[in-house]
Amino acid sequence: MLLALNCGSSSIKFKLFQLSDLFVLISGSATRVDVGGQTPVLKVVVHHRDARHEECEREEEKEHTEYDAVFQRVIEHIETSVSKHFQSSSDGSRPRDVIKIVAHRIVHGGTETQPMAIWPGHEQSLTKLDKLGQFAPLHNHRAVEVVKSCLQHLPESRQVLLFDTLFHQTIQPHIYTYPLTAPESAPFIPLRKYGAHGLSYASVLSSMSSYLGKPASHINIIVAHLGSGASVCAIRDGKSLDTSMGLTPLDGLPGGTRSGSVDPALIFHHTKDAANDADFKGTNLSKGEMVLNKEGGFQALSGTSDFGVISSRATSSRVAGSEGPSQAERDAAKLTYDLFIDRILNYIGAYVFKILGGSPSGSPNPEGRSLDGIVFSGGIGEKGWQLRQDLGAYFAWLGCWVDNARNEAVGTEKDENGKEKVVYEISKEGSKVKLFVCMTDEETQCAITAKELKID
Ligand SMILES: Nc1ncnc2c1ncn2[C@@H]1O[C@H](COP(=O)(O)OP(=O)(O)O)[C@@H](O)[C@H]1O
Ligand SMILES: CC(=O)OP(=O)(O)O
Ligand SMILES: [Mg+2]
Repeated sequence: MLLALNCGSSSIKFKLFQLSDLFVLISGSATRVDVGGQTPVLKVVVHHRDARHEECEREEEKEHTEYDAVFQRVIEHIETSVSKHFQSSSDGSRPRDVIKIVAHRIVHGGTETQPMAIWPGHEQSLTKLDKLGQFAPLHNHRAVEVVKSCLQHLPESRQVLLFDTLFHQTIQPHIYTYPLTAPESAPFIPLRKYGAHGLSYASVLSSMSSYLGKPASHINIIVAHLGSGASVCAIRDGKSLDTSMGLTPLDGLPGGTRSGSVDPALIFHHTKDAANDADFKGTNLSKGEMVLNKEGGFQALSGTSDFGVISSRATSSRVAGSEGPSQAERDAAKLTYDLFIDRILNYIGAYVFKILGGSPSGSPNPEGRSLDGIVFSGGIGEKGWQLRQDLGAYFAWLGCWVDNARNEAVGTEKDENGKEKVVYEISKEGSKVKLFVCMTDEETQCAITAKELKID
């Protein structure tokens, strides 16, 4: 079996696959992990070959809310489900021994240009990836701890590390360069744009290629991956042309607790001792970086990092005498909601020009490209119908309108094989530029890539 693990900033998502055909046996997630005193929720779904039998468990984790503790509970749940559903009682092996490959999503790979395999006794690369945590403070250290935990608890398995940053290797120097003199002392990695969410973009590209019936190398799309961490990517001819995250996943859009792009001078005025060291869970980080990563974003503006709550507060009208959000909460939510739309437009707007606009010589759209669509994905992009509708209103000048019925049906349909539908078109019939929602699947992307590496 192959286990894919996706350690996000607010979640641990996982899928256990049959190695031979990558059939998903168990899928699930722990959400609201390590987010501002909230109680994580664990969900495990067991899938059977006849597609009719699915089991679902939900569990509030009140006691062990730290990332490591939640991961241990995830492994225990997977083991319980494996032994209950997929192992015969005569089989003497432990459930965890049937897992032969663990494919890990690692956000920052620094200068790595290939995925990496790690096995017991060869852990030295993990030290480097852990050190890269200073460039992905909400991700790398936690993911490296999870790899170590797998090395210890799943000794029969090979660990395969897949980096988000690999997808963005096609970004050109004039786009990835920051206009500054060389740093005073040699940094750990070159200070340039690396981007993130690459496994999600690869997954969306592959799904859009199947949906549109075109090879990935002919696809031109703008993808907005909107989750606890949010970014936008311009994909031209199937390659990352530009993306909103930079040296670190802090750049670009705001997120659950991240400020996103602010004037770089701001932090020295906002946090007096910004350059001092912050004590941040195993990662070498300055106080300024800690504030921008953990004390910003939706949480800072609205008091909650849950964009579902923010959307409903922002768009609800208060009924006199009723319970529900106060006027102050609704005002804060409205500001957050409008600000998020504004920042998303900064990137979608720019990327329409970058994909369709002229070459450096000035001739307009010389290769005759067209935009295959603007695609929403990630927790907010997939579930936030209201946000998609309100964003869509800005696209009318492109000859593009959201179809409200299609938009509200997202997430409710099955495909011809009885599986959850992956791509939904949400624009009105006849729109010149199409709008889509694509259910990203970073875990399957990890599994496919790890299996292709043919590691035995
Ligand atoms: N119904 C909803 N509408 C809008 N946003 C939602 C809804 N439900 C959940 N979300 C948002 O999705 C986010 C999680 O997105 P996801 O991509 O799964 O997170 P992560 O960045 O941890 O991978 C939550 O933090 C929440 O803000
Ligand atoms: C890079 C990033 O922010 O990832 P996530 O959205 O999964 O936290
Ligand atoms: Mg994520």
